[in-house]
Amino acid sequence: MLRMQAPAKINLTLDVLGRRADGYHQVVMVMQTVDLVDVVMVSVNRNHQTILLQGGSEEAPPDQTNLVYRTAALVQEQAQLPYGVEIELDKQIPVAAGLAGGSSDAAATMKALNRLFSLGWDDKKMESLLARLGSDIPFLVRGGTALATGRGEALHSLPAALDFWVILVKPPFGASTPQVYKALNAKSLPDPLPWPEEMTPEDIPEEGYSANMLKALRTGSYQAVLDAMGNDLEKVTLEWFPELKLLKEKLLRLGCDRAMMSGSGPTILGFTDEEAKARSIAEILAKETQTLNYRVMVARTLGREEADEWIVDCCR
Ligand SMILES: C[C@](O)(CO)[C@H](O)COP(=O)(O)OP(=O)(O)OC[C@H]1O[C@@H](n2ccc(N)nc2=O)[C@H](O)[C@@H]1O
Ligand SMILES: Nc1ncnc2c1ncn2[C@@H]1O[C@H](COP(=O)(O)OP(=O)(O)OP(=O)(O)O)[C@@H](O)[C@H]1O
Repeated sequence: MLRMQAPAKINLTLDVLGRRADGYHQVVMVMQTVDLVDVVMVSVNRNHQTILLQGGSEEAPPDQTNLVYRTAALVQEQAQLPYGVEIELDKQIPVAAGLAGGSSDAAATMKALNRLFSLGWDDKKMESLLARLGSDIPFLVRGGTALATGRGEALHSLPAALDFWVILVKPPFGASTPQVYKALNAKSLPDPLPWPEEMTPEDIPEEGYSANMLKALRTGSYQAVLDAMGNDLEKVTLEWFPELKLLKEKLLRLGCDRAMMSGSGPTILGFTDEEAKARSIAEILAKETQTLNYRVMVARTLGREEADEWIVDCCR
């Protein structure tokens, strides 16, 4: 049995360059894993070929639509496995929140099956298979800090971002990623695109949050990283849910150094470099918003090596 921790991601930046001929949006993002995790426990069943999934949650039920199930089916098919698998999913990351919880569960499931069946797939192979199931999933294979381009699936690892703390606030509603992208009304891009499929830091447009973030990361300054943060999708989701603007203001008033939405939202992030401060802000916010049903969580940024070592239990 393998017990994997599947970390959530946050977007330090998200630039939308335009809409592509295939309907996806060309993005440039700096992504970061944090230590808010789901747990995926995977074991082999040598008697049956079935996939048995248990756990999950009301919003991510343990059925054939679950990304964990779909990943296990993809591995079974690709590796032509004559065996079944049993998986238990413990969901802690809020669903449809802009934190890529489902994507991370999928990446953890493939990594576990790769080990349990000694498939010998390298990260690149797993990333390219997982890109079929979602644009955010390849990043979660390696985690840490990375530049993501294309529709989000083309990755370039970056040196670890600074160690800082994040207060994550998830209101009691979700945001639909396709609807948020659609509402942007982004300009159509030519086909073929004027950039390579997988952009390196040298290829990305000089304007935009991500270009500034790459420069900030090189300086190693926490303040420069905060100043470079930004998310093009905020203008849609914050317009739809004005309470998110108030939430950002509240986080800043309580002492966060910066506040921003993650992904397509609606989770709002508040940043600080002190753990005690993060915990006290979270406590005050939870009390002040008790009647609003917000979920308030605290997490720390998680580097790539740490993310890699997050197979916590291994037996049989
Ligand atoms: C908002 C982010 O989470 C930021 O990290 C991602 O861009 C979304 O990644 P994801 O949830 O893995 O998205 P997918 O499952 O691949 O796509 C869901 C839908 O979102 C829209 N979509 C997604 C990614 C992208 N670059 N352009 C898009 O237009 C498409 O309508 C797509 O059908
Ligand atoms: N294991 C899973 N965990 C969460 N959601 C899942 C899972 N499997 C399937 N889903 C479906 O995928 C959708 C998006 O899930 P997820 O929580 O990853 O979204 P998200 O946080 O908005 O991600 P992103 O940041 O990529 O937009 C949900 O609406 C849910 O129904």
